[in-house]
Amino acid sequence: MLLLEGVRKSYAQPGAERLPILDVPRLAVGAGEQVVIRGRSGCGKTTLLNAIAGLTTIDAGKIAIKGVDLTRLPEAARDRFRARHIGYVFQTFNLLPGFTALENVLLGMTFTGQRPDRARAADLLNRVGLGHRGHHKPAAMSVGEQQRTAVARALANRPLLLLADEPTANVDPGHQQQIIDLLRGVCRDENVSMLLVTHSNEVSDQFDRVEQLEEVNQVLKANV
Ligand SMILES: Nc1ncnc2c1ncn2[C@@H]1O[C@H](COP(=O)(O)OP(=O)(O)OP(=O)(O)O)[C@@H](O)[C@H]1O
Repeated sequence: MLLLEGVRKSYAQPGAERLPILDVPRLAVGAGEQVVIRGRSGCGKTTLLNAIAGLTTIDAGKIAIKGVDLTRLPEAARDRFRARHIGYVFQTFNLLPGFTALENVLLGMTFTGQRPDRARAADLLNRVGLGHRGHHKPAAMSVGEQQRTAVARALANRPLLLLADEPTANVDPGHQQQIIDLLRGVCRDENVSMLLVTHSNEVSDQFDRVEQLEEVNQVLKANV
């Protein structure tokens, strides 16, 4: 379903050589597979998710979803592909402050060019335990509630692939398991592949596979 080959990424540094951040010889994730990415702070986990989502360009390599190499798509086509097939739970949520929880979920649907499905949006908010909060704007929600809204938004379009960047980092322990259960349950029910970044051993233990991203000339070990 997802296949990365020979992916390299570096960042420009003022007055110095480019800083290499990613070197991923191969990473494959099957349909419906749930994989954790681990690694020390700053080793490039967010960069990896952003590269897969097409939010950041790579220096070399191939990133294919269902056989479509995203690195070869023009930007507009890549944006459309992302809107249609990739859900992303950002570390910082990225909810739109002027819109309610329900509207944030519905807005995610409009980017696909299809009619927003209010029933699905409401159902997802119910599933994240926010059925009663649909009409609240982010400023009137707790951090954990905002995170759960972001989870609902990421799943709204029935993506092929869900990327989740430390989705429980800002949530109290009681709600952490709820979010993981929700992500895993919906992904299992809808055969969505998931790539999740976490520092938690407890969370990692629940996943099909753990991939370790190494620091400094990082090499993501091929599937084990
Ligand atoms: N736009 C950028 N320009 C230059 N360097 C960047 C840029 N974005 C990230 N970096 C650097 O790339 C490295 C990897 O960052 P990234 O956010 O991917 O790490 P991470 O593994 O997700 O970290 P954390 O676990 O702390 O969230 C860091 O050293 C960071 O400073």
